Amino acid sequence: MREKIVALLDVQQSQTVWEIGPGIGAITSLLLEQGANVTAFEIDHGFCRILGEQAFADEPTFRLIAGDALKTLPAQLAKEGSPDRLCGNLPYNVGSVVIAKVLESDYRPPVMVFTLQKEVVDRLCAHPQSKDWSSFSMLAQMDYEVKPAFSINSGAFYPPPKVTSSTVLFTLREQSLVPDHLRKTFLLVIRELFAQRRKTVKNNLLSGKIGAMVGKGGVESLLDASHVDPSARAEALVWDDFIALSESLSSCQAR
Ligand SMILES: C[S@@+](CC[C@H](N)C(=O)[O-])C[C@H]1O[C@@H](n2cnc3c(N)ncnc32)[C@H](O)[C@@H]1O
Repeated sequence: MREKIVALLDVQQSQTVWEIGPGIGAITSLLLEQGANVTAFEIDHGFCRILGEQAFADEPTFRLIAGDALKTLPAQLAKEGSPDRLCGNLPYNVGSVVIAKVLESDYRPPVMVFTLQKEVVDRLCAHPQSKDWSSFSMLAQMDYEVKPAFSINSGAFYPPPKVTSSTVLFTLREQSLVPDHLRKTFLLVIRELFAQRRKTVKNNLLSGKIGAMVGKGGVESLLDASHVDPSARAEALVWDDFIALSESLSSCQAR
């Protein structure tokens, strides 16, 4: 399983690889063997001691950043920019939050590989108009091709988790699905439209920030200008609808 993860990362000599949650360094050592410059983000003091003082103490191409990756990773991105590769095998509650933080940042590692709860991978890879389609799927897919790579049964871990894990591959698109000037507005639009899945797009817009900004008449004009059915639910819309709404909102803000 770890060899497969490293193969997916397709690391070239001297590339920078940031690994979140290395544990005792099983994947780390494979990455170092490939000639990568590895930075490991680990929260657990015991693992940090093993990694820094024993396992890789004499490795000049290994660096440890101790602490919570939810804080240390964004700080490191801001300081050094994007690594060539990003990977992580994280507990499920942390994994999706870390991924969202990276996807919402200004930095885009060309290849990312994460091992997560299968349900989270299903949401990341979901197609428009499917039951798993959400703002998280759109956030992931706007800049990346996102593909499930393989499933891992719980016996591969000790202690075995109660859930099935799956590994997901992110490959940076040559061109984002969302034009740069619309990015911020688009993130707001997808968050608001999926805020409550059972609500119509109109009601989600009215009860969120956009409604507060433009009022009821403004929401109706936005939907009208974008040719989006006010009574539809977000899961029934396609990419172009979200882009059209973002365009309309952006031009309405510019006025
Ligand atoms: C499932 S283990 C994976 C270990 C190793 N990568 C492997 O494949 O065997 C998850 C690792 O993530 C670390 N971790 C959990 N939460 C973290 C966080 N917020 N920041 C950094 N590391 C974290 C844990 O300490 C642990 O080492």
